[in-house]
Amino acid sequence: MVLDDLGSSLRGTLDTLRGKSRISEEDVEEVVKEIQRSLLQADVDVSLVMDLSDRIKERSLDEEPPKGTTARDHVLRIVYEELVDLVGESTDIPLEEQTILLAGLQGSGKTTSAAKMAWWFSKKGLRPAVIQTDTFRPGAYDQAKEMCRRAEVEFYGDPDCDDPVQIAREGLEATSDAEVHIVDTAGRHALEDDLISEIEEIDRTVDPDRSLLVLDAAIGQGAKDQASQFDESIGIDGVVITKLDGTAKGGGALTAVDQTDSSIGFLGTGEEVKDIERFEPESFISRLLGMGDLKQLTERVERAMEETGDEEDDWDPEDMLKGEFTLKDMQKQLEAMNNMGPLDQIMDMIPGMGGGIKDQLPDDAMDVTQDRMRRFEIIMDSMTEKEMENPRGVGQTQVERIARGSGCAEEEVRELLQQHKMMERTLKQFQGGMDGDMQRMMKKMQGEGGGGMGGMGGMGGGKGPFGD
Ligand SMILES: Nc1nc2c(ncn2[C@@H]2O[C@H](COP(=O)(O)OP(=O)(O)OP(=O)(O)O)[C@@H](O)[C@H]2O)c(=O)[nH]1
Repeated sequence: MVLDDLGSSLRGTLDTLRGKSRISEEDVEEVVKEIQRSLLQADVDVSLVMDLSDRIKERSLDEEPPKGTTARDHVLRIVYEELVDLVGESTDIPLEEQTILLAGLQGSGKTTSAAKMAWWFSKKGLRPAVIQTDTFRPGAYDQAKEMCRRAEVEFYGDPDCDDPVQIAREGLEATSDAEVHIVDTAGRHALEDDLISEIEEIDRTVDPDRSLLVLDAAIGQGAKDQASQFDESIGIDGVVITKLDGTAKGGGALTAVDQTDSSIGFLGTGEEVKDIERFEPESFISRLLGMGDLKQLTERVERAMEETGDEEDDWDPEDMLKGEFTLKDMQKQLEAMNNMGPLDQIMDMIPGMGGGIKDQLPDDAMDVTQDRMRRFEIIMDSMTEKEMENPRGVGQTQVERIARGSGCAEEEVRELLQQHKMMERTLKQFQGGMDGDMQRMMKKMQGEGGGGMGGMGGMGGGKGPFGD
């Protein structure tokens, strides 16, 4: 994916800042060099890279890190903010009636994106229609029709007509019931005059509310010229970057966005109609840097905390950090997790918890289903305070007693103890790998809800990029 190795190489460089509270000019140089290397390799325009690195350098040295922030945190935050700034805001796509015109070179992914976007709008509750005006490429009609069938959205095209402008006009009339019209246009191998004049005519006919340029992520510096020319002829409001699921570099597309002063609206991440994402700058860069999706995570945790409420008690998440992970902690975690949604998704959003670490966890760690949780809770209700505090001390006689008391099988009691051990082990790996944001987030949760840390500590592992 775009700039793929930026995250890992940058993390490596940032590791050299471990333990430092002040940052030197040489430190910043190193970090900046790494960023430059990755961005240039990913085909981002040189002058953009230089501007960005100058800003990172300047800010890292001039700005006073907030109290309690490590040098590493400080620099990472600036890098993050500057990268978010580089990719810019997401194109405004209001959920209302509108006409969208798609432009782009042949094979960039216009037809696929038209169907995907229509699917996306339909999921947002709007009624979309795709109008296919590509009379240039044989097969475009059938492809669009098939994709729209799969997306379960309305489609208009006319394989017997060779006038794209006429198709566009008739298409708008024929689909007048639709709320969102997506007009797909023909591409060419290269920018040619007849392509430009054709799209200008279609533009005048459909009078779109926004025109989006579809760019293949693999496009390099050529993106710049393309973007400028389409921008001059029909005005580009936003960009759709396709094929981000491949090995593409994507930097060219970023450059084009900057060049046309436009923004990114959607990302294409596969060949199926559902493989589309609305572009969210913060999430995009967080993932890029391997930081997990901090923003989404924080929001979700906060929501979960509100739902969990602050009924009790003397439970202290900080104790967990000190290594005392009791069954009470586990109970709290299970509750919070329950409120947060599927564990897999949560783990994807936790800094440093991307695929690798998650894959290393035993399958069982992910498999705390609601049903199992309920059984666990019933079992815990039959345990004494002392057993809850020190589950490792629970022997066979106690297992038998707890099983009898809770009406569960002995096997289930042992399963609970096993699950606790596993979570405790995972937590141990996690210790020390948490600093800055994570700790602050935990403190915040502790202060606001007292309710739990949303399953994070127990399931965490490895070092997030904020970890010192
Ligand atoms: N892997 C992957 N493939 C994609 C994506 N978007 C489009 N494709 C593929 O790219 C190829 C070209 O896509 P089209 O949608 O036909 O491109 P187009 O711009 O409409 O092409 P013309 O009509 O010839 O101008 C097709 O094989 C698509 O399946 C994507 O996000 N990921």
